[in-house]
Amino acid sequence: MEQLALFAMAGQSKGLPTDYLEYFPGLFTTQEGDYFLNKFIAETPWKQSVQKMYDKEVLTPRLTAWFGDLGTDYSNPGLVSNPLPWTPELLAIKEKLEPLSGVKFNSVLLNYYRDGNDSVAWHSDKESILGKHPVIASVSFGQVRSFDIRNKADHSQKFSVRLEHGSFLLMKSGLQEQWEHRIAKSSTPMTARVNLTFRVVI
Ligand SMILES: O=C(O)CCC(=O)C(=O)O
Ligand SMILES: [Fe+2]
Repeated sequence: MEQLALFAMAGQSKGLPTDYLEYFPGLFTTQEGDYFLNKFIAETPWKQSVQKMYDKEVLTPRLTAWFGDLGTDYSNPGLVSNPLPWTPELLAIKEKLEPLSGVKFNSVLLNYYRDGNDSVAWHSDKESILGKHPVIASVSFGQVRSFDIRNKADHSQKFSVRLEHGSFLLMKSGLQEQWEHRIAKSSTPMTARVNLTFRVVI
């Protein structure tokens, strides 16, 4: 965890509840980020899943893919099923994140936001298979998008972090209990973004 101090930046992370969330731009160089972005877009077996919205079934407004340790018990249907095996790129990123996160991850969810119409609605990642206080390490490549967080009990407590190309966002234990997050749709034109959230499935 100490290494995180090396990356500590003022700027937009000011005011963030850093007990819960820390932002580190430039964990990957622009060239590394370009390489990963293009590789993930081209070679990931993306799926668009269906989600329930009230009574209706709608297509999730982004593409997703799960990768992870094949030995893990992914018995919670609908959330994590049949993870794809780790690729060399995902393993390299995972190994870079683990010492910074203080956690060994066994799975990663990839999200592909094709343009400004793709999004993820307010939620917290609190599924039981993630344990009570999950640490989630998030890496972003491509289009800068705003990651909004708000306090569940008081929506006026709200922050936004611009997740830049090659950046790392550490969601610490406790965040998911008290805060929810989203990537809102954008009315200005946006290019592709791939986000990776490394998780521990228990
Ligand atoms: O795309 C992002 O930055 C966040 C994705 C997210 O919240 C999730 O997959 O649970
Ligand atoms: Fe999330």
